Amino acid sequence: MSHNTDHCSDEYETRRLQALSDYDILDTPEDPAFDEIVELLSLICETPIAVINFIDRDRQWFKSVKGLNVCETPLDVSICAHALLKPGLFVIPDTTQDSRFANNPLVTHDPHLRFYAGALLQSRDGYPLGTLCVLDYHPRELSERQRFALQALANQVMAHMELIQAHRKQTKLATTDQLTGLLNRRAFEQRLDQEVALIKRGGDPTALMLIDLDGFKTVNDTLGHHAGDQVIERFTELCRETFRQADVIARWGGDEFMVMLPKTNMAEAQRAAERLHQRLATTPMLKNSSPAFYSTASIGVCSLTSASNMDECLQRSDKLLYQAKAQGRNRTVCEAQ
Ligand SMILES: Nc1nc2c(ncn2[C@@H]2O[C@H](COP(=O)(O)OP(=O)(O)OP(=O)(O)O)[C@@H](O)[C@H]2O)c(=O)[nH]1
Repeated sequence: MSHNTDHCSDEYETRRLQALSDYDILDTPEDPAFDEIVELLSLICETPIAVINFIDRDRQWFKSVKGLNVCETPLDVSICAHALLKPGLFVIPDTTQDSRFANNPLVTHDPHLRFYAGALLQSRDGYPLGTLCVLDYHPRELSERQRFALQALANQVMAHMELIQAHRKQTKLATTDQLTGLLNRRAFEQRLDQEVALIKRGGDPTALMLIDLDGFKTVNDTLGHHAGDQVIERFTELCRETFRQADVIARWGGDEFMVMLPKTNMAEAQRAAERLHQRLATTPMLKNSSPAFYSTASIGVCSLTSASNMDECLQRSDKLLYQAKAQGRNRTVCEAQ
């Protein structure tokens, strides 16, 4: 065996699975770019079956498949899992003549696979993630040209995966706030725009909540900018714990946060705001601070209905927040119904 024991270790497998997970490819929908590669490979290699698959923790998952009616199989019947153990092409001219596969149910029973050739799909740091492979129902070989095509197209699969990953990273950078990981203002406005369109087509009202930490400037001025950042991060966690999965939280800027609560009336939104006040009252915001440091927040809540205009609604929430500040802070002011 040419693979070393290091490649079989749990630690290596954990890192390999992490590399696979970083590409976010598992269980994604069909992609014509991958389907065309598989189609082309099957043409060039003259095989009825061609597949792009990835080896997950306990299954092999097919990103694109021609000639087989499966989308995943358990790992113990996977031929590709063996291909991952060695660099280079993995070719089995006749599965019935190979002790590793002669008793494999995919060989002994339907679909009676006899020939396999696979090229590794490797991450940038060299982790084997899966294979691009061809299969046939008869024993055979690949020509030199076909081998070249198999490897070249495997490289193209990975190049496409890298592009998708880079695009996803760019989008994330452009839409999230760096400190908190929340949506930034621009991304939130886009999301809100879609919500307004839904409501105009007859959806339930959505509550819009603008939250501003009280006296935050003093935190920065007395405890330092780093402490201020810690408070913002802790506050983000409290928001995540307080609001529902379907609610959308954004960092609006500085110490201001905006929350969109779909299908939520004023009374329900007010209860959510009260929960947040409660959490703030009982949660120390700074680690290693003695005495414990607590924050409060002021909140303005308005309702987005089919009659609303988005900008006008954002302005209303700002006015309501201003009222909460003017009335003494640490409170919520909801729009009159
Ligand atoms: N540490 C930290 N401070 C920030 C960040 N973004 C904005 N700030 C500061 O947040 C403060 C916002 O203060 P304000 O909202 O004007 O005032 P406030 O002290 O909260 O007062 P009220 O809102 O009236 O209760 C400013 O001092 C900003 O410099 C950040 O990312 N980290």
